[in-house]
Amino acid sequence: AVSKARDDGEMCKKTTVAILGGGMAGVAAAQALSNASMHDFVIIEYQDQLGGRVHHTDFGKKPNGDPYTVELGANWIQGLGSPGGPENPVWTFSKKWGLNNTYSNYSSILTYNETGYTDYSSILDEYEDKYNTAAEQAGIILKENYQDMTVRSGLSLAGWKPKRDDMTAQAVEWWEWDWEDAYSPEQCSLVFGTAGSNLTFNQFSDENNYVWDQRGYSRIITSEASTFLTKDDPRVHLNTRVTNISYTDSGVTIHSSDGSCVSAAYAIVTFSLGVLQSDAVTFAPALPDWKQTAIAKFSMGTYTKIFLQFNETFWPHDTQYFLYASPTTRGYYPVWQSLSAPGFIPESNIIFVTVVADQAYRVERQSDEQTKTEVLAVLREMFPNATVPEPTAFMYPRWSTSPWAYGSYSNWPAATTLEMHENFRANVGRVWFAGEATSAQYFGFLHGAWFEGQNAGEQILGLLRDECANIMSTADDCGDLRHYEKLYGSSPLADYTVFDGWEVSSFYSSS
Ligand SMILES: Cc1cc2nc3c(=O)[nH]c(=O)nc-3n(C[C@H](O)[C@H](O)[C@H](O)COP(=O)(O)OP(=O)(O)OC[C@H]3O[C@@H](n4cnc5c(N)ncnc54)[C@H](O)[C@@H]3O)c2cc1C
Repeated sequence: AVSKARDDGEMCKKTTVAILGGGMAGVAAAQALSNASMHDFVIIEYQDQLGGRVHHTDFGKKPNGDPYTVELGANWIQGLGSPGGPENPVWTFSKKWGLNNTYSNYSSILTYNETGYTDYSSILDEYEDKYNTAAEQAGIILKENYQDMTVRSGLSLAGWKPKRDDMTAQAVEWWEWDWEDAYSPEQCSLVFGTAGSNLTFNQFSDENNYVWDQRGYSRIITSEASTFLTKDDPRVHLNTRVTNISYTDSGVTIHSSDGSCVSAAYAIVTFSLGVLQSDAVTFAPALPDWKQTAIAKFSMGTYTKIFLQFNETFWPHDTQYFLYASPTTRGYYPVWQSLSAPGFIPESNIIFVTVVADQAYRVERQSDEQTKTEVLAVLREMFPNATVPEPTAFMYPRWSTSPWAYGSYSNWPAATTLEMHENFRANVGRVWFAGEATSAQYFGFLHGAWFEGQNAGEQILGLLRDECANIMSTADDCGDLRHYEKLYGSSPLADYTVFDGWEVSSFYSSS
């Protein structure tokens, strides 16, 4: 069906709900609509497939010459669920679709430095002890609405104070913190960083399963989609890059780079925080200040897996993880994972190493050859008694510059508030937002994207049917999500006195 768009008289395809982005959140939103027999929607997706940041690629060679499949994006099902307790929906889907995955055993770890194997695993226990103290403190801060602090401050108060030149402690800290959050403890909120891991690993369970399915992790997304979309469903517009979203009180018009447009009653934007921060998509009118501020407030991390295949497994066969402490640089090729370990893809001779944040940006900027030289030098330090050959395959993605993601997943810096996040999450009139980053409880995780997509779909259904479907709010304000026009710090102006260490006026005029 084609209708006349209200604004400029151009002909746009007309639909009720335009779902922008076909990752986990977009598919979840579409499913929520379909489940309620609302079939008039389109999904507009940049890439040539559904799945978004759940993204695999061919790598290396099997003995028969076919390539292996490795995951560039999401890799674990994080927090499975416990009997009688809530279950992570991603785990439910994995069981439903028979996804191949294996329990990640974080105790299956050997520790190294530049001289080779060096056992510093006792420092792992020491960190965990101190972290538990910091986590308890985070709970008190959250409950009492005290001032947030960085994870660094929280750890330090709990007695974890690694010296800058204590590289084994730095490596342990990286493995325990940066590896999950893709940011250093200095860059993370104690309250929300702790709450995030608590809500996933203490609510569901502390198990993480690593997905090595050769059909790809996105199989669960495409399989779920196939329950309500037909093959080549005309409502799915692949290879279509949205460039502009115009909205009024009566509808939303979406323009794409190929000149096509869609006019809808509602839109759900599921683009990553990185995409929203990059201005790759413009809004007309410009998003209100409260929304722009919230988009700028949160951070988009980068998590880069560097894959190597060799003609033999020269590292210990039965171990899943190898932690390397560089003598000079924190976060320099620290965590190595063997895919050759039992239960994964034995005989694959594939190992990969992960870097995040500045080290990820650094490897993104350099050539594959340079990076390969660096990682081989590290492997030769770790395994001085092995002959480390040239890899037969080598590859890594560049997430921070991928125009459909601009990073890996979101994070909360210290000193933000739930209200600020709600502003990131809230709809702007008929434009709704959903995805990993709009989840306060599960940001950074695939299940966060799922819950948020479902929620946005259900909220819009409520609006379409004039029913109060707002499961997150009270009956008084169902419909629109709450947002805050003004956000306040925790210190009212009256507090800015000498009694709070504020000795001079905050206000000087330039004249
Ligand atoms: C390296 C990495 C490792 C991760 N590891 C894990 C993990 O182990 N476990 C876990 O639970 N989570 C992990 N995650 C996070 C998880 O992948 C995300 O939370 C989830 O996939 C996000 O889904 P989404 O629908 O919110 O966003 P996306 O998957 O980003 O979906 C948004 C869609 O919008 C499309 N799009 C973007 N711009 C445009 C445009 N202009 N026009 C049209 N379409 C556009 C994109 O192509 C994409 O398909 C990881 C992510 C990365 C990148």
